[in-house]
Amino acid sequence: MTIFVLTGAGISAESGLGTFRDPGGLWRRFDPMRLATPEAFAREPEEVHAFYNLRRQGVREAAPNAAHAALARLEASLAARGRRLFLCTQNVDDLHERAGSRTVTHMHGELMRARCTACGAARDWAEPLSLDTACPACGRRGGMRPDVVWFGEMPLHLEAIDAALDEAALFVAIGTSGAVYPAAGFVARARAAGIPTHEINLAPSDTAGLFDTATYGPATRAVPDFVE
Ligand SMILES: CC(C)NC(=O)[C@H](Cc1c[nH]c2ccccc12)NC(=O)[C@H](CCCC/N=C(/NCCC(=O)O)S[C@H]1O[C@H](COP(=O)(O)OP(=O)(O)OC[C@H]2O[C@@H](n3cnc4c(N)ncnc43)[C@H](O)[C@@H]2O)[C@@H](O)[C@H]1O)NC(=O)OCc1ccccc1
Repeated sequence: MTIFVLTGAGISAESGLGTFRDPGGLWRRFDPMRLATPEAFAREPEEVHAFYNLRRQGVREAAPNAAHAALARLEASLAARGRRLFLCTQNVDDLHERAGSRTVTHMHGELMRARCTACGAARDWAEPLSLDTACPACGRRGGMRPDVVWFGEMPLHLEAIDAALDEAALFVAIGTSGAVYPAAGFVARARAAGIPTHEINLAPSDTAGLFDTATYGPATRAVPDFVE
């Protein structure tokens, strides 16, 4: 038996990492088409590096919160009973792992990793990136980019996500507005397969109407309550 949990920026909000679409959110202050697309990186690489270096610094200074910790506990308690938690996140931070989650599927990539656009090598990366950064694998400069999925790019691990959705006994979305696809389409897919769906969020999301049940409140309270 698998429980499928999808998380978004809302689960990391109380760790001090801003969300995207809330008042003061990242996409309210910065234009995603100028910073989070392959075209933007080709046009203004240093501007894109500055944006992601700032966010990488923010992630290093942040700490996991009670909602991340509760999901790590849920993973362990399900495993102890021969069951599985499939934790799929849209977040590029590493707070799930730092809270103790063993298996996290980052469908939009990871900010604490970098990839070379010349040779494709990808690795853990905590330092700032710039056009001068040389790829440790091929030595070429100027091709290193944050290992995240930009708008217009194919999300990661879609086959594993599809397979987990097929066998899920419950679908739970936590801290996501349901504004970005294909992630925003998962609840409709689960519903169509007759899988019970539950939303945990500060306020109803764009897809709230597709959930059977919901809990509204801050994740650090609502997620531990749900797990216990
Ligand atoms: C804007 C939107 C309309 N555009 C898209 O969806 C596009 C285009 C598109 C594709 N299909 C479509 C169909 C219809 C329309 C458009 C499309 N999608 C793509 O380009 C995707 C790639 C999208 C990925 C882009 N990269 C990100 N991030 C990484 C980089 C980076 O981080 O810089 S997206 C980024 O924004 C999204 C933000 O959403 P949320 O996480 O939900 O955050 P948000 O701020 O919106 O909401 C926060 C929520 O938390 C709540 N909250 C706040 N505080 C708390 C709190 N304390 N407690 C609890 N909840 C809280 C709030 O109430 C709120 O509801 C996340 O996915 C996040 O990863 N690629 C693709 O489609 O490839 C082809 C394809 C198609 C089909 C199948 C295969 C391939």
